[in-house]
Amino acid sequence: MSESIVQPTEIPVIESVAELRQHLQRLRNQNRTIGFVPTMGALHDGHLQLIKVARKSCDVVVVSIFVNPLQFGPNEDLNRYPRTFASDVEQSAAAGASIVFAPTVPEMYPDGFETSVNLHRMGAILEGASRPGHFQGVATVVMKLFWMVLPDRAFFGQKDAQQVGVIQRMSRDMNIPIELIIVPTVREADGLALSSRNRYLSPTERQQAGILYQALSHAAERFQTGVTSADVLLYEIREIIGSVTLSRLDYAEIVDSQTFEPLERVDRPATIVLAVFFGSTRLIDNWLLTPSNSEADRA
Ligand SMILES: Nc1ncnc2c1ncn2[C@@H]1O[C@H](COP(=O)(O)OP(=O)(O)OP(=O)(O)O)[C@@H](O)[C@H]1O
Ligand SMILES: CC(C)(CO)[C@@H](O)C(=O)[O-]
Ligand code: BAL
Repeated sequence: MSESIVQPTEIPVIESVAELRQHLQRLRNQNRTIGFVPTMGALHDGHLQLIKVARKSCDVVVVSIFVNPLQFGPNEDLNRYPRTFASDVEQSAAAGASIVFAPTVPEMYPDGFETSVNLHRMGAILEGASRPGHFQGVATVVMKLFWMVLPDRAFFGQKDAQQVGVIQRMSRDMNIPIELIIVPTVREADGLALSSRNRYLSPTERQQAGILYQALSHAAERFQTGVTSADVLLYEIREIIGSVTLSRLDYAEIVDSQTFEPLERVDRPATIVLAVFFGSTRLIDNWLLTPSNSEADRA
């Protein structure tokens, strides 16, 4: 073979929990720090950014690829969720992953499996209200993956803001000794957050989908100029989202960044959370609002 052809970096792809544990224990015995990036595959630059960030602070980076049936509702896109396994492994390796863990469904949920992790309040609002059972599925699989990988650090994207809140709360409530690192949202040139589901959009829907970013960045600018009323900010967000013909707002809220409870006024660290349909494709996005100390003091 010609020397000029660059070979893709080969990394182990492990399917069984027992093999993963053995492999990682050897590395842990050599005092290597382990970073963990859980994904559902169909990797894009958002995922690759998580892997690159993980690689900077950890000796070993484990990427899991598992389309978790527990977090999909009965009418959701589990069956059509994009699957691009071979290219996922190649891209993970190129971004700095050391191991891909890709369990089968029976490996993850053997016959008789019946335990789940449930966040009673935070798991039931916003995304949890629109997707009943979703966060129970996410929390359960993340808890299982944490026990399988036993990482020092785990990396999640800010794009899924409520997922971050749920995993932070679960980790605190259950005393999980894993450092959680949250990586800022990676966006397309027009501001659309990268998501595996963007590929479902028709060309016109894709063109209009930049409206989420426009609405969020408009609200962030208004907040910077002193508007702290959630009603005012949300009214303007809804107007902007409604200005494109194909959008259908699922929800827009301004919530406390830790509890995800709705706020009337942005007087503490807050998150604007949005879910918008384009046809049957549901996109989510969010923006963090941080009041200056003086505003927080006045609250
Ligand atoms: N644009 C992005 N920027 C940063 N992180 C991201 C981005 N998109 C996804 N992630 C993160 O990658 C991890 C795996 O996410 P997942 O596999 O569900 O990808 P996704 O593109 O968000 O897919 P989906 O279409 O299901 O929302 C999560 O921690 C998620 O927050
Ligand atoms: C964290 C996760 C991998 C659990 O299935 C999933 O919810 C995701 O990809 O964000
Ligand atoms: N990115 C979160 C996974 C999901 O939408 O199911």
